Amino acid sequence: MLRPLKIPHLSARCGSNFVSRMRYVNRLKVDDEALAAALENGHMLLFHRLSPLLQRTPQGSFRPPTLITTDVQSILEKLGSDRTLMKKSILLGCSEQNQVQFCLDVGELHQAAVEEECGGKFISLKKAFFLLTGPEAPLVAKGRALLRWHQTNSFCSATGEPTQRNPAGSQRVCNSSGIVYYPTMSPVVIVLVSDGKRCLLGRQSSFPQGMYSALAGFCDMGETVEETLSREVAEEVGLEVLNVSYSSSQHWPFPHSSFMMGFHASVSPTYTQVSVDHTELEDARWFSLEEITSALQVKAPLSRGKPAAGFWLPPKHAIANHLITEWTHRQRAQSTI
Ligand SMILES: NC(=O)C1=CN([C@@H]2O[C@H](COP(=O)(O)OP(=O)(O)OC[C@H]3O[C@@H](n4cnc5c(N)ncnc54)[C@H](O)[C@@H]3O)[C@@H](O)[C@H]2O)C=CC1
Ligand SMILES: [Mg+2]
Repeated sequence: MLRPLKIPHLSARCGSNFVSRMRYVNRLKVDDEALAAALENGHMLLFHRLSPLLQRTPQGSFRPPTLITTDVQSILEKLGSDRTLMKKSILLGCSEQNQVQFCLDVGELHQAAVEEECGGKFISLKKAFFLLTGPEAPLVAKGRALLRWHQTNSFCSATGEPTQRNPAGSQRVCNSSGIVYYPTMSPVVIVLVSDGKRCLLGRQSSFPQGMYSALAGFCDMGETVEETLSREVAEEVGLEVLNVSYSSSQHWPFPHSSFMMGFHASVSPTYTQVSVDHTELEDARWFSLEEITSALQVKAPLSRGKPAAGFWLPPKHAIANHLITEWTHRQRAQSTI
């Protein structure tokens, strides 16, 4: 059961639970005493060598089990770990129910033993991302990205000396050079290109069989997102985009930690001939509204690890799915005008 944590004194003054929560989490990054108190009653997402622990619900969906940090502490001690492992917990945020959230990688413990004690399975993130349907997916992504960042930034790139993390896990410092390292993300542009009637989707050979997605690409140093977008579409499918409009953004844990900025763009209906760069994409094609509508209805495309037959789309919590869904709404709205 979740035990909601009382956020001290801020709510009355600020008058908004959201403001209180944001300020409280910000304070936890620098107030080590408050962080230790929050950890006592926190909610913990567990990972094993960066694979999240998931549990199957009675309805057949998957979610991370609700684990209270004190219960996790008892389990870890039962499995022979000392208190230092809990100190590796990383602050994730605070839920709308005022529950402070942490994550912890227990990769040094026996995987099956933790699974048995906690009731769940550690599932690789790639697979987990097709199983998670609830609002926990972004939190799992954030936990995985932060844990990986700490694992790969334990030495200063200037001095080669070990870096030290702060208790919240929001930064690392090289005591020798004084350099402070903060978690990083790579900016990526993702764009759904339309010719007015159809939308353009592509697939990389590494995608699960049958999955197509919106075009995406990393920003080069010095580029604006508009420049990245035009360059990526030109490089990957040989088209020039005309109008560009921003939609939304998301953090994405693949390949490591990306900041995805999502756009819609149009091409002239007279210049739609696709020329695919096969070093980047296996295929790219135009899809009609009918094809997209039926692909959006494919449920559990990777059920039991086997891809669904035919053509299907990234999961609901992927920004690609959001852009595609948005496009179908616009197309339907246009056809009723
Ligand atoms: N959330 C979503 O809905 C979607 C997310 N994506 C993500 O977008 C990312 C970018 O898409 P791609 O088409 O693969 O990019 P891309 O078209 O830029 O090609 C990838 C290549 O870019 C180079 N590259 C340049 N900067 C890089 C960096 N910071 N990190 C890694 N590689 C870098 C590498 O050579 C890499 O092989 C993918 O990693 C994928 O996970 C892609 C589609 C949907
Ligand atoms: Mg690409």
